[in-house]
Amino acid sequence: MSKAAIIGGGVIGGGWAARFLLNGWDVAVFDPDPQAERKIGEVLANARRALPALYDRALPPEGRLTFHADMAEAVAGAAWIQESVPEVLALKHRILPAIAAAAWPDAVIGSSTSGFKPSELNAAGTNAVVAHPFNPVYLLPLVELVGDGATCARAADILRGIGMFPLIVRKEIDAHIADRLLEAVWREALWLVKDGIATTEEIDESIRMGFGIRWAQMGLFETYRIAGGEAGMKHFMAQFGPALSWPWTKLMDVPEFNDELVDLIASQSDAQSGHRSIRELERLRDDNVVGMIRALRRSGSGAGGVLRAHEAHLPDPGERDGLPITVTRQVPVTWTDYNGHMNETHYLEAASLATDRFMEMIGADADYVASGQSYFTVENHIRYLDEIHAGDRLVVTTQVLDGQGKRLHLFHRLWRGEVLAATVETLLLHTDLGTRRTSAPAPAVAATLADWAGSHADMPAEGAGRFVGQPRS
Ligand SMILES: NC(=O)C1=CN([C@@H]2O[C@H](COP(=O)(O)OP(=O)(O)OC[C@H]3O[C@@H](n4cnc5c(N)ncnc54)[C@H](O)[C@@H]3O)[C@@H](O)[C@H]2O)C=CC1
Ligand SMILES: C[N+](C)(C)CC(=O)CC(=O)[O-]
Repeated sequence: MSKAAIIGGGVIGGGWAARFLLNGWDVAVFDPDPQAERKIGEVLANARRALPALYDRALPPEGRLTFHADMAEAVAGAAWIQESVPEVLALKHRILPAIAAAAWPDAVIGSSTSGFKPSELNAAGTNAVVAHPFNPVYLLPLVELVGDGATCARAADILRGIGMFPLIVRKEIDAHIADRLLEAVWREALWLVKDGIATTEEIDESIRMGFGIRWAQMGLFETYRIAGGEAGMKHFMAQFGPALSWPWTKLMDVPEFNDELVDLIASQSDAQSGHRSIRELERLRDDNVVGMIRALRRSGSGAGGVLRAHEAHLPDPGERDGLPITVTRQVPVTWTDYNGHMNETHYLEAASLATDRFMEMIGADADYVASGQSYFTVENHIRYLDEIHAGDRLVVTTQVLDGQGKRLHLFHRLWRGEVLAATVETLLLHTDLGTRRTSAPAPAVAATLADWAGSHADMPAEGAGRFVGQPRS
């Protein structure tokens, strides 16, 4: 079991703690704030609700969370130490040497700093790298890595292992890459409010109703390339290049950051969102982010591609009762309905995922489908035997009832712990995707399927073959 130490467990440290824990790492926290344990507990509760909902497979069992009054104790034996104390250089200069003194020689020491360069952070001779994440750290994959090349390469491997996207910044610069972009938008927005052009709410609408949606899937340059029409980027630049010297931005001018501006922004923000607690807003944000990243996984765009790559490396779930486990996943809140349990459609969704996995196991995988052959489902029979709730760890096993010729007859059992919560009996027929007619499977697929069918032949399948309305014995 790997161990991470989190030094400073506020908004960002709490998010890091959740990211590591939910990916199976033990996490030790040092934070002098007496409220730290409660605050991290609340962040963790939101993360437990959100992160597993991203995946179609279960994450590893959660690691162990401990709190320590002594920083050296928290750091001892950790492979990753993440400094997330407030953005005050003098404080980071005090903390980083103390971390280095207690750390394993091979440990990665990352700093969450939003803006300090490694040369500034390490002025006292430490060897931390910038590992700048984005809030919520447990959901957003980006981490900007800046600093020593070899350490950044090791750090990148670890970050990929916990489902993140390391972006190595070639050359250190204040505020790295993304915060420079965010700062530009933030400055412009402050001017617009201060000058009475727009309220905080109107600015948020201008982002979320338009370019905010675009940016999650293509970023700035690819989006503008398309905006150039068939002539692409050159045409876009020719058309909008002159605007760069028009008064379209006030970027280098900073509005005076006085009490009047702070009160103006804060009161508008209260009017806009003050009726909801921060934790409530976090949950709303998390549900939306999960939905958006899941939407991106189909094309593999942006964060959706990171999700797919991470999921492919999650440990194989093995078997149960001599049958292969074809799905393990935690039930997301979005699968539940007004009755407070998993809605009927998702029983079929789980079985459909199990069928897809079983097809891969017999060689009817993405390449096989791309070659023009597949299986089509022609019948499903679901028996709902028990309730399943949000957060339950669902395990699906798959038994082959018949695998001869064109037929693939499967019996999926949906387990909630030791309780059999449902069975889904599925009949599929092998199909030629060119003619859209049934056809014989390729010999290799037929042979693998025959092996599975043979090994399942003598196993009981209680409930298989039932029909709607049949009296229960
Ligand atoms: N809030 C944000 O949106 C982001 C912040 N960051 C960076 O993350 C770092 C932390 O920021 P936040 O989490 O927002 O701040 P925060 O104020 O929420 O949390 C800081 C935590 O550090 C603790 N702390 C203070 N002194 C300490 C010490 N001597 N030893 C251990 N813990 C100590 C505090 O008790 C607090 O819990 C900063 O460098 C910030 O620039 C990075 C990405 C986004
Ligand atoms: C405002 N901020 C500079 C602290 C923002 C970040 O560092 C990243 C983020 O999550 O927006």
